[in-house]
Amino acid sequence: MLRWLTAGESHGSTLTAVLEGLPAGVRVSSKEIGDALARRRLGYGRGARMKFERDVVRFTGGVRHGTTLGGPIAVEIANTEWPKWREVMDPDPADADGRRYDEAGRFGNRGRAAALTRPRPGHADLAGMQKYGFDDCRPVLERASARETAARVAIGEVARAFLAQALDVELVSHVVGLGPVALPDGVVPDRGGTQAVDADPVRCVHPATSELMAAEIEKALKEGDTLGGVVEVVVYGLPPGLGSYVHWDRRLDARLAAALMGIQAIKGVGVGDGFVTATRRGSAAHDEIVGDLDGVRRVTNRAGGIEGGMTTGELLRVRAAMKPISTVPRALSTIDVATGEPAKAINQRSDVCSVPATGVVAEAMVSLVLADAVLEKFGGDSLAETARNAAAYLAALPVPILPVNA
Ligand SMILES: Cc1cc2nc3c(=O)[nH]c(=O)nc-3n(C[C@H](O)[C@H](O)[C@H](O)COP(=O)(O)O)c2cc1C
Ligand SMILES: C=C(O[C@@H]1CC(C(=O)O)=C[C@@H](OP(=O)(O)O)[C@H]1O)C(=O)O
Repeated sequence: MLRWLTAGESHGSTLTAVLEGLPAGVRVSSKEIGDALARRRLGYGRGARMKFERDVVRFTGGVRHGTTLGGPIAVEIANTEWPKWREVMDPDPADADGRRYDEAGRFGNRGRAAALTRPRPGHADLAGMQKYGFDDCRPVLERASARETAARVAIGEVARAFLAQALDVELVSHVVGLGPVALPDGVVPDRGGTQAVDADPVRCVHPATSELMAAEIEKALKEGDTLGGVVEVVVYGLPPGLGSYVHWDRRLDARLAAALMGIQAIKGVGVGDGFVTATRRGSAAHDEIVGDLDGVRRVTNRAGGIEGGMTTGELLRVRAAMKPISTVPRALSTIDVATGEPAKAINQRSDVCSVPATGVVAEAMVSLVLADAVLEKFGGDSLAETARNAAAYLAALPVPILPVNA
């Protein structure tokens, strides 16, 4: 079983991620993780912070000379903005200056950093203050912020390396919807298509649609507004039989949906043709099987590579729908919890649209779920053992699969 955790605040010193359960022998490097983090920062519509902050990556456990050891893998990502935020976020009340509580017995920094008392609609602010008993949004937003997704991308990259090295599996994400603009049906990036997707400013593989998407972002920016959209992750090279139909929490579609819904601002997940499937008749909704005992394939892939909670061996396709960025420059109404008076939400800086970046985060979440499902099916304490077990399983399949998109 693969387990993972992240820790750290948006403006804290460091994000930390721990990934436990990965076999020994997976080749990883902080350079590859740095490259993945750089991809997450890109995309048309990202805000000012993405331009000046850098992600500084360091393995602090589980890796030796570029290879995993089989123990927990720990990665840290330093926030280069930390020196500017230290006054606001310092976790330690006793430092070199001695203890720094104010007269009311509160940590001195709390006195210096003005409380944020105007909870922003669409953020965790208000419910978080109510739940944890804060009179300040700061302690809520620091952890609710999507800065944390950098930590997920870091360990997701390790999981992706495992999938590639054990099974030659490859993930590509792309933007299929941005505000009202949608990618035409059936357009999917090729295996090896990540570079081409990343070269596009909105990470869309269809140039004409990409232009419309970029124009939509431009328009929202001018009008002081924000946008959401839909990303798709496609996965090449998966064997049939990952996940299971035998119990709800072993269904791979359920596990993928939970992982994608766990990304900040994701409000819906679709597998394959997703919600569109519900509008079709059965005769036009499923994937007919052809072939013989030497090999079978499905004529279409409307199911997106999952039937009965298991991979079918076809191209996996999962989508995640992101709500528009909550910090709307044309500030939304709220109240000031210090006075009870109507107010406008705090709005200092923000992304206008983070859909392209969210594709990279979605790749990470899908990588982690798939790596877990691969280990559940094939086990292995070393990469070689997992690869051997997978190859033996594929060689012994009663009816070989000839995937549409190998
Ligand atoms: C990659 C990424 C970047 C984001 N950037 C911002 C941002 O700059 N400003 C903002 O208001 N929300 C941003 N969000 C969304 C908020 O984190 C999210 O709306 C908030 O946590 C509440 O969403 P929830 O209701 O799903 O938790 C971003 C989300 C992601 C995935
Ligand atoms: C820092 C990142 O994203 C942040 C996510 C975010 C939010 O509310 O989720 C708000 C913004 O941060 P700030 O309020 O400091 O400008 C984004 O920049 C990042 O992705 O690395």
